[in-house]
Amino acid sequence: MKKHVSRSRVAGRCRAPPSKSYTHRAILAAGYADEATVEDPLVSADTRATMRAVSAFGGGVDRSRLDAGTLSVEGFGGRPEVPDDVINCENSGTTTRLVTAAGALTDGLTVLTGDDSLRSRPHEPLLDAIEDLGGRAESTRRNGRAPLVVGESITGGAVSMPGDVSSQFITALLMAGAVTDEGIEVDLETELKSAPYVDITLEVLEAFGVDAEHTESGFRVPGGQQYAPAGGSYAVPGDFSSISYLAAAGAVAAEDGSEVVVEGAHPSAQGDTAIVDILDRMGAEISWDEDAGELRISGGDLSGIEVDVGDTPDLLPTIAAVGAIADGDTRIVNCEHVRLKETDRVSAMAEELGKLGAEVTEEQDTLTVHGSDSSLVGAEVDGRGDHRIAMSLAVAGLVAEGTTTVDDAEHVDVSFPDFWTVLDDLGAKVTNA
Ligand SMILES: O=C(O)C1=C[C@@H](OP(=O)(O)O)[C@@H](O)[C@H](O)C1
Ligand SMILES: C=C(OP(=O)(O)O)C(=O)O
Repeated sequence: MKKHVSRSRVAGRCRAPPSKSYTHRAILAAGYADEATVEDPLVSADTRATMRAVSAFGGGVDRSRLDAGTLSVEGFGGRPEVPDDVINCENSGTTTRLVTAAGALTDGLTVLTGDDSLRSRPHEPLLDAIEDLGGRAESTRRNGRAPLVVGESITGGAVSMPGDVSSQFITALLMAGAVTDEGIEVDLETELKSAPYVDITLEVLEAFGVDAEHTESGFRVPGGQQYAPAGGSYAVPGDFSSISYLAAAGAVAAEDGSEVVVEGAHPSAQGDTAIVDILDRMGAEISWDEDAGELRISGGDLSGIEVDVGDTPDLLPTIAAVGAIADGDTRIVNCEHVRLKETDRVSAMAEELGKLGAEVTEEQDTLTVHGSDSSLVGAEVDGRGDHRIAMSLAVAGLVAEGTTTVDDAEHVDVSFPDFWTVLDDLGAKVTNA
């Protein structure tokens, strides 16, 4: 599906979708429990994959009260059953990693696969860790990529792994480790990238009554624990990666004298709350009422800055798009791990912003966008089957002269299914191609 985005102004109130990261964890944690409800979950292509996995392990997910914002999960009580069939994680790296470790708890084998993008992403450090813990974990093509086969009842222990491929490996082992006999300790061999995502995990584990902690060289979760959220339910906060597109839209295209107001922006462990500070440093008028969960953004004279995305990989496409509109250079550093996502987002943003007329320099670990406040010209750009590329290019399209056509526009369903409607409601000129 293609969407046309024409140069337009935005203003008004909108609501952040619920967090994808918290929703995945809450659904799987509810699966590890006897039962739990998840309040205000994100229902998207990726989180549906995690729901299917919980069902495949013998749990049940009841969506009948979703209109009231409630998902009821009947858990598998810490003992995932051997699935009847292959688990298709589609486009979701989080599902794949978290479910791989859960599958290693079964006393048979679990088979995981996904779409073309997912089957190109690396899982080797997690597979090696599971084998070191005495389980079986193989890539059918012996290249560390899905399809994966895992199982044979790991009981816990100590492992070491690199920290710079994906933090999701640690999340996966902490969540599964809590229900093993011995618990799991993970030592990191290299600096941890995407570290705030492990903090999100620790926050969700705590809410489900599970102890886990940082150690000097990594993380540890004691075994023999039971998942049970206080009061039987867990509420998901708004998603700051999704908020980044709305805030960026306000920064680059809010009407003079008006603003974009984003509701549902409550503080949490999300590293991507950094978008508030980043846009502020670039010169946007932005204020965050943390108690009210309200973010207000209006334009300003934007100029380029340096941003380290070691902790916040998912912000790279947004920052690159705003950087193309700001004056001067925006240097996005420490970004090599952003090449391991749904697509290589460093190259993707360099090439797609280039089609709109931006000058971009790509190095292995740095992306420099040589911005100019009025030089973008509408063109057909490729969302590359990647929700974040599509949404960021839409932000650039608000400012580019004429009309920008975003291909693969339907992929927003992965994390922000209502994205195009919300953008349209804010006054952006969005039409179906
Ligand atoms: O755990 C999570 O919810 C996520 C962790 C990050 O991935 P990596 O840890 O692989 O960088 C992030 O990019 C992804 O969108 C969501
Ligand atoms: C990389 C992402 O997610 P995942 O790793 O779950 O595919 C993302 O949402 O940007």
